Amino acid sequence: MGGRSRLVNRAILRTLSQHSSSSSSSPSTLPASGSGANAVREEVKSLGRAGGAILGSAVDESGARKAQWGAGWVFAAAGLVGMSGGAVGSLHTQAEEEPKASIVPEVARPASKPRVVFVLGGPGSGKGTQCAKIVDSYGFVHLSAGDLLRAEIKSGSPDGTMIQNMIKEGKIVPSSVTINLLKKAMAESNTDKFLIDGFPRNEENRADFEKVTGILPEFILFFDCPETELERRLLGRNEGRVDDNIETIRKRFKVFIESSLPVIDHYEKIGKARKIDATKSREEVFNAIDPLFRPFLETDLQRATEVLLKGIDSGDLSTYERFCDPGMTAFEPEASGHLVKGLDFHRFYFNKKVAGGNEAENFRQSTVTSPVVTLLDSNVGLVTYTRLVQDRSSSEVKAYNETRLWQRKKSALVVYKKYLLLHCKSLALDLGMYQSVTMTYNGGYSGTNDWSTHGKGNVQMKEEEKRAARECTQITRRPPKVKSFQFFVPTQHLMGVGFEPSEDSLAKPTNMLPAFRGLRDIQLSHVHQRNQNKTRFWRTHSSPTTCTSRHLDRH
Ligand SMILES: Nc1ncnc2c1ncn2[C@@H]1O[C@H](COP(=O)(O)OP(=O)(O)OP(=O)(O)O)[C@@H](O)[C@H]1O
Ligand SMILES: Nc1ccn([C@@H]2O[C@H](COP(=O)(O)O)[C@@H](O)[C@H]2O)c(=O)n1
Repeated sequence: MGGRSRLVNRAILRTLSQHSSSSSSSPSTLPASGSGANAVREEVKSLGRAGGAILGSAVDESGARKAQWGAGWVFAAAGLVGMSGGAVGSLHTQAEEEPKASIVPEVARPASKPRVVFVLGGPGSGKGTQCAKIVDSYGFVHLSAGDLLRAEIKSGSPDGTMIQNMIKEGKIVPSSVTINLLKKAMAESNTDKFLIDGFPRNEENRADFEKVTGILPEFILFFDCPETELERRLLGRNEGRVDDNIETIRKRFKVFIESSLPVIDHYEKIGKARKIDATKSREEVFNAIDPLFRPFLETDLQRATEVLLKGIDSGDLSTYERFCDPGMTAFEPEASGHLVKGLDFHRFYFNKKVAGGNEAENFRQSTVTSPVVTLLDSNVGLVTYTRLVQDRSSSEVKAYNETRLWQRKKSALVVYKKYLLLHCKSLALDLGMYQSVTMTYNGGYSGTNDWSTHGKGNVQMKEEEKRAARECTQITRRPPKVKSFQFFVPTQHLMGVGFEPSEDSLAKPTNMLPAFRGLRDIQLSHVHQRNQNKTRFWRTHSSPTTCTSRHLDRH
């Protein structure tokens, strides 16, 4: 890897380890009393310290928040601005360069084992180069075994001379030394997601690491590249490394073939090796790697949501404010379906404690079920789930379908939230997370062909409209002959972009799915939501900028 980015990584590591996380602001009181909120703060604290893979900040002992960036994911609220302006595209922007130091999320990892990806490949195959990109996009901490060894030499450690000689000879340093350095760096780091580059180099490295840490990698990346190309790259690297000379390079190749390839074979056998063609350009290589890392992000978003809900349940306003952008917009059932912007509306509930209530009376617990995370791009993700809320003050379990839209920014978390209040029993996200939507187009459509590709009957869809329709829908079932279009839209799309069939909501201006905007003349006429026993219908009139819905429960 380029020495400069390695230096940057080391600087980040140092920064991360310098700050211990603790949350300081006092909790507000809805619905739990202080102890619940304290529990959340403890959790957030431990997440910040031990994990917080997508944290962009930490808080020092005095409670002053310090921004850290470059090492991880941070999210920020985009609010409806991005939506209502018809510019969902604006959500798909690059993360901001500068963090707002005052708004920082504290996210989310349960006390679990670190998630590790080993990055292997011949010398010069581009491991370090790609690790830097993965760190940027997915918030991993990059630990290069070679860098740690070189730093150990510089530190004047008693092992320094031995390590120096081994590196000059292209030999592999005893595992105990390298593993100790890795363990220390991991312990000092403020994350739970590590890219370990150039390790394990041999069978001893592999077995000892497993024994000492108990960690198995999620998978290994193997950068496959012929020696001629490796040699060309190493000789052109120009970083002043003692081992970037033809003599040592050849020795390193030999060691790689004899000692490192068997390790890769081992992971291949257990289905953990992901082979990448490293001869391609830097960008092409990254494009091949990128999908492998998306699941980490999905897990992080889900965890972030769970921590946020815990904060809400325990009345921990400070956690809530850290996650939510001040300009966040939401459709709240309590607002009768009206759009609320900003945090004031939400803050009110944090201050609402059952009068004279004790801890039990103010206790509430949410359980996330059926979570689905959809990454719109590497900066924006939707988390859709049904939230079951238990409340000790009542025997009812309430169910809400919620969608939270998270945007990666260098400052804060949560963008935009809206949810559909269901009844006391969950209507669930039936049809495998799809809701059936019936559309009528200019008063009728009688064809049964795929409406998204053929304009039939009295419908002549423009190319733009067809494209938009294809993008936003996944037709899972051919509709019967109806004078309308019927198709299935992922629930999170409907809910995430402003279409809100809520029982008590009337005439709420919302924003249509971006793709719907192309369908200017279409009237959204029915939304069906079904579960095993019942079908609910909302009659809806909509235009690209307004949407009204009325509950027409035919059950
Ligand atoms: N896909 C690529 N195409 C061309 N050159 C590349 C590519 N990827 C990296 N390089 C260049 O090749 C050289 C070696 O890359 P890098 O340092 O990332 O490799 P490495 O696998 O980390 O090496 P080592 O194991 O020796 O630390 C660098 O000069 C880098 O800029
Ligand atoms: N697990 C390891 C990793 C590296 N080394 C030694 O460091 C040299 C440079 O490593 P890079 O990953 O930066 O190329 C390598 O040739 C080894 O001498 C090691 O011993 N064990």
